[in-house]
Amino acid sequence: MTIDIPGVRAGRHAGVPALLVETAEATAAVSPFGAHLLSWTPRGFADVLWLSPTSMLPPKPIRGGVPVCWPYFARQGQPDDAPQHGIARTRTWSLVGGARDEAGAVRLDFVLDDADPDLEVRMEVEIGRALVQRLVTRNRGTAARTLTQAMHTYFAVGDARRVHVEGLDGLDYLDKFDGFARHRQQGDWSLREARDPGRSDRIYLDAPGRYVLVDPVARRRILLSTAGSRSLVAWNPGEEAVRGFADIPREGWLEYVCLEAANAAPDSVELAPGASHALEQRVEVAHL
Ligand SMILES: O=P(O)(O)OC[C@H]1O[C@@H](O)[C@H](O)[C@@H](O)[C@@H]1O
Repeated sequence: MTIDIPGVRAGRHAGVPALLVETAEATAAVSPFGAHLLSWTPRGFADVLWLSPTSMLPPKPIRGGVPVCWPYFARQGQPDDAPQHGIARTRTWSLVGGARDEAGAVRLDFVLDDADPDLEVRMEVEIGRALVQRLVTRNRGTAARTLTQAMHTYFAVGDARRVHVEGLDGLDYLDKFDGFARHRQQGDWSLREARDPGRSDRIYLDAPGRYVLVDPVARRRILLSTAGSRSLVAWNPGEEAVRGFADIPREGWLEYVCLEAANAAPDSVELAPGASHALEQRVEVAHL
């Protein structure tokens, strides 16, 4: 599709071919590779998304922004040699639609049509004062399918050690750093928690879909609302495990927190033939 939406042009962002979006309220960069949102910068704020300065480039997975994990999260239900987080993040999606609404927000629609003969997947991205992303999967086959997935958002923060996340208090979570043992969250999430401080790789269960990332250093509050999701992954590798990531600088873990709107662990989606499921996230930012 040729792009003919006011405020949208083809270019590059951090070396990655991308559609560069400019609206009255925000700028953004979205790459067809992975339908990957690389940057979203509402006016008056620094970029809400973190993108690693040492990220690999396509065809390798991009580190940062909003990778799309699909049609499974991690390697759930897959053989050990399956690509982590599925193939959607390393395929080039087709831009099939887009528009600018009356308020000036821009919407771009991408489809990945050839990833699975029975599943069609679509990513709708709306750029404006709020960021809205919708990942819609349709089962066009004749058998039921099970889906797990995530929007693996890397939120840029002033200092990961000093932020906290509201909305998780009292929830149970599976801790990957503890062999997926089940624990209960007490109070807000932070890297300062008494139980295993300094790192987090957790799947929160029966999550309510409304979270606030409070960042006293960047002096802003990020509001994340999700729909079609009952799991929230909170990931920051911390000082030690980050050394295992060639595409994250040693100090890079201080600069982001991943909060991932997910369907993972028991929260898998059963898609009957002909059925669709939408995983949605909405992000807003405010000054503290
Ligand atoms: O390195 P990847 O494949 O992008 O994954 C990054 C992280 O993604 C998170 O969602 C997982 O919970 C972590 O265990 C994982 O390390």
